[in-house]
Formats: sequence, structure tokens, C-alpha cells
Amino acid sequence: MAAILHAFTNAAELASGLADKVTERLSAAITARAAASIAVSGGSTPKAFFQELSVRDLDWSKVTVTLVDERFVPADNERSNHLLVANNLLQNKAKAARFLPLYQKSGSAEDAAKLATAETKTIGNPFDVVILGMGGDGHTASFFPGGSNLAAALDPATPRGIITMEAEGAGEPRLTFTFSSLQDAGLLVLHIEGAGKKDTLSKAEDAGEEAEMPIRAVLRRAASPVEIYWAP
Ligand SMILES: O=C(O)[C@H](O)[C@@H](O)[C@H](O)[C@H](O)COP(=O)(O)O
Repeated sequence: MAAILHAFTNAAELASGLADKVTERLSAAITARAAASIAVSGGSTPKAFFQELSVRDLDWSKVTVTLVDERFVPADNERSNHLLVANNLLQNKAKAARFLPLYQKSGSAEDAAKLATAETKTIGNPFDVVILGMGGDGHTASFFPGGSNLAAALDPATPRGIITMEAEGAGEPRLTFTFSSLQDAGLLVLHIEGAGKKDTLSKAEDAGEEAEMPIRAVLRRAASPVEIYWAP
């Protein structure tokens, strides 16, 4: 499915424009079925977008927010994506949203992945909105080059749910939704900023293995069009 590029003058305009688009999509879902779902990525890029979205007018009590992926750390750890979302998105009007974490207090990341899969099944599918980021190595979610479960994560036959991932560039063990869970979102967004990420995207759009740059799986095989939001 082709990707559509939305280029903005700066990060602030992107944050506002993306918040408008997401608000529209979530509101339409609430009108249609009195519920809406969004899975967001962590990292440093989405902060301004989260803050913009948090003040938007919609019936947040009908919205379920979860994470595309999470580091296997508790929510009070500064590396936690849950903490990032709690501090930047689940504030203001968006405080009324239901949040489903991926991290679960358990003996292992594998146990946590099983628990998180069961918990997040209640969200229903497909997601109304998925916001992906991308690393300079072409990873997205926790689909890292050389990742321990990368083949399974990208395999369209892998059931929807959360699996673990370990990789050199990932830091802690990760919990990540699979490609099959994310690729058919009503609104599938890749949010990247800066010239470096634009270069990475161009490289990813060239020929090459998905395993080398896992974002290629999304760009090449997602059922939904990939809406790329980029600012310099
Ligand atoms: O947990 C994470 O880190 C994210 O889910 C990850 O996939 C992120 O989107 C990219 O690493 C980009 O991160 P930056 O926005 O910090 O460049």
C-alpha cells in the first residue's frame, strides 16, 4: 500500500496537524461505535504531539490508549513509555481516557507478554489509530534489526498480540505488538522528525531486506496506507 507524505514547516505545526487528524479519527470511531482505540510509540519524538492531543475536545472516556511497544521496566522507571505517555498525553482532557499498559509485574518478559496479550485483547481490532516512530537504524515499534523475535514479529501469520524482543540497540528486553496487530489500523501513522530520519526513510524505501530495516515491512506490506508525518 503506498505511503502518503505530510511534510510540515516545523515540529510544532506537525504536532498540531497530527493531533487534528487523530482527533478526527477517534471522534469518528466514537460516533460509529461509542469507543475508540489508539496505540502510540515512545521515544523522544512524540512528546509535543502528545501534549497537543491531550487538550483536544473529544469524549476521552470512550477512548482506550495503549502502547505500540514498551521497555520491560515498571512505570516509575525513566525509560518507561508508560511514564512518557502518563506525563504528556494522559493529562488535561485526555486524563479521562482508559490506559492499558504493556508492562506487567511478572517473573519474565515472556510472562508479561502473555499477560499483556490477554489484557489488550479487550481493546478489539483493528486499532483506530496507530502512531509509529522510527529509529535511525530503521526499526519501528520494537522491531529491531537482529532482534531475538524479529522474524515472528514481522510474520503476517503471527497472531495479534504482544511478544518479547531483545536486541543490541534496544536496551532492556522489550514488549511489542506484532506487525499483524498494527498494520491494519484505521489511521496508520509514521511520525518522524529531522533530516537524519528522512534519510533513513529514503534508504528504507530502496530495495533491501526487511530484516535489515524492519520499517520496510510496514512500508511494503501494511494493509492500511502509511501516513508519514515529517518535519525538519
Ligand atoms: O520505545 C521506543 O523507543 C519506541 O517505541 C521506538 O520505536 C521509537 O519510536 C523509536 O526508537 C524512535 O525514537 P525517537 O523518537 O526517540 O527517535
